[in-house]
Amino acid sequence: MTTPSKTWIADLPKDRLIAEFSVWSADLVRLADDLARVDPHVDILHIDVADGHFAPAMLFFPDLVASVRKVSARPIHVHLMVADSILLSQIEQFADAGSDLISLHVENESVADEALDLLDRRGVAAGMVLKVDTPVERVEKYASRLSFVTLLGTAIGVKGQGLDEKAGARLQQAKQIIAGCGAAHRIVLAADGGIREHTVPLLRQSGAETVVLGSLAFNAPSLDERMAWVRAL
Ligand SMILES: O=C(CO)[C@@H](O)[C@H](O)COP(=O)(O)O
Repeated sequence: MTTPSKTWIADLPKDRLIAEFSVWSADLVRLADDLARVDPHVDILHIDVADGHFAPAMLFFPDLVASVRKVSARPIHVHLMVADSILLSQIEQFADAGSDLISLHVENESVADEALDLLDRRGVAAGMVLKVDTPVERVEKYASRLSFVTLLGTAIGVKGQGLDEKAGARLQQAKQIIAGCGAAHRIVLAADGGIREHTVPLLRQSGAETVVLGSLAFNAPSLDERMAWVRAL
């Protein structure tokens, strides 16, 4: 499969929610089939990476990204939840595997500037993610270097949780930071975690341009109906 052009972020929809599908919630035993099933609805594939230390889960690896790259032409967003000590080598490996966008954490503070420089050199779009209790203003100093800002709405690296009650206000704050950072390029605001039928309207109204869809999409009784609903919000 060919990789998306460098302008893919600017070309993402502006008049509806961008659909970012979380591979963690796919049928992992029949992954290629499940990705083919959802593909017509996918704007971005989201692949979580966790080292069991920075985040409690152990998740995904570069060879999986390279395999997904072979069966999908959709942009791949890798969300790194890894310790500072291994962040730069993980960026190299996931860039080699064909990632289009790699997000590190604002909490990776000791290596964050170096990581953003590395992503720039590698020609991979850069994103940053904030844990649910991290002050939103901590992204301000990085914002103009980013293409994506993602706010977690739940504890890091755990599926199936409810949305934190501060999520809407935090998105509004992030939206203001993005608007005021002076970047000439597009910076997409994303919500990840706690994405449920009753939370997506609030997240959308609070400024989320994309939501990371897990079980809400993969386990929908009718994916066509669920995604028509998402796109109409
Ligand atoms: O990272 C996350 C959750 O933090 C997502 O990427 C999961 O895939 C969400 O799964 P569900 O909770 O929606 O089933």
